[in-house]
Amino acid sequence: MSLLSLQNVIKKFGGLTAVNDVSFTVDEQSVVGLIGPNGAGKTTVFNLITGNYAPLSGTVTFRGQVINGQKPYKIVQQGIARTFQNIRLFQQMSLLENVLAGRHCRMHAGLFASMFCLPWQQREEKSAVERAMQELAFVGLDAGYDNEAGNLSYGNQRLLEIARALATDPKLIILDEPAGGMNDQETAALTELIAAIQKRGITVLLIEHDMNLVMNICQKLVVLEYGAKIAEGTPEEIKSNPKVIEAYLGTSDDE
Ligand SMILES: Nc1ncnc2c1ncn2[C@@H]1O[C@H](COP(=O)(O)OP(=O)(O)OP(=O)(O)O)[C@@H](O)[C@H]1O
Repeated sequence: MSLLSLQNVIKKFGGLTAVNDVSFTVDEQSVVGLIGPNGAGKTTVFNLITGNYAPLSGTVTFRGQVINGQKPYKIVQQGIARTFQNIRLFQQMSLLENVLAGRHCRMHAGLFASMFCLPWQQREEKSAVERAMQELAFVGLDAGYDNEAGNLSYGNQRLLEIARALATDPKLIILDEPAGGMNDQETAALTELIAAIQKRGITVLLIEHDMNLVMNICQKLVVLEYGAKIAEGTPEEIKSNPKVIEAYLGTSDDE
């Protein structure tokens, strides 16, 4: 059954059609890759799913509900979390505080409860810290939980973003170029981490330029070019699709 579905989605920036009548589905507990050359519209599609943009037309359906037009925080509450191509962490805050920031969308305490340190609020805070530490351990960053996020390597900052997204309790996690800036060893570890996320029952949608990673981990690929979907299928099907070869290499002709 599909968890997420885009139907005929269009997004324009002035005269530029960044996403042109795109439709695809993401099955529950699958890993799906959205690929395509630079400027193909991949990040714009992500922004349409997460509520950062509203489509000009078309629908985005998540767990049977149309979600387009809703505010990003509402979409997070419904179970979609994301990471960003340009890392967006609180650089001066600790690793733990960054992950706790993700957890806050699941907490109930308001100003009143916090000011008066009500017992249920303290319990909620304690369990949020425990959960944040679990997510840090899951991505392998728990040892340095008190360090400043800004001191982490680029690759580890990407892992911290994943931990923060996981702390929101997502059904779907959307990763925008998770291997960007990672070395081969870090990318191999990321591949295992994505498999572990899937094992937890969380569906993964990712944009990635590292074709090895995409081919290894994804059950389905959706290919965009100039805002339009040009192909969809298993990694094997996509590898040998002439339209895809042409989009990436400029020609499908071997000669
Ligand atoms: N906020 C914006 N305002 C105007 N044009 C935009 C905006 N965001 C994206 N675009 C344009 O829309 C097109 C699609 O951009 P998008 O970032 O979605 O592509 P992409 O496939 O994610 O590219 P990359 O792989 O380089 O990140 C590009 O031509 C881009 O310049």
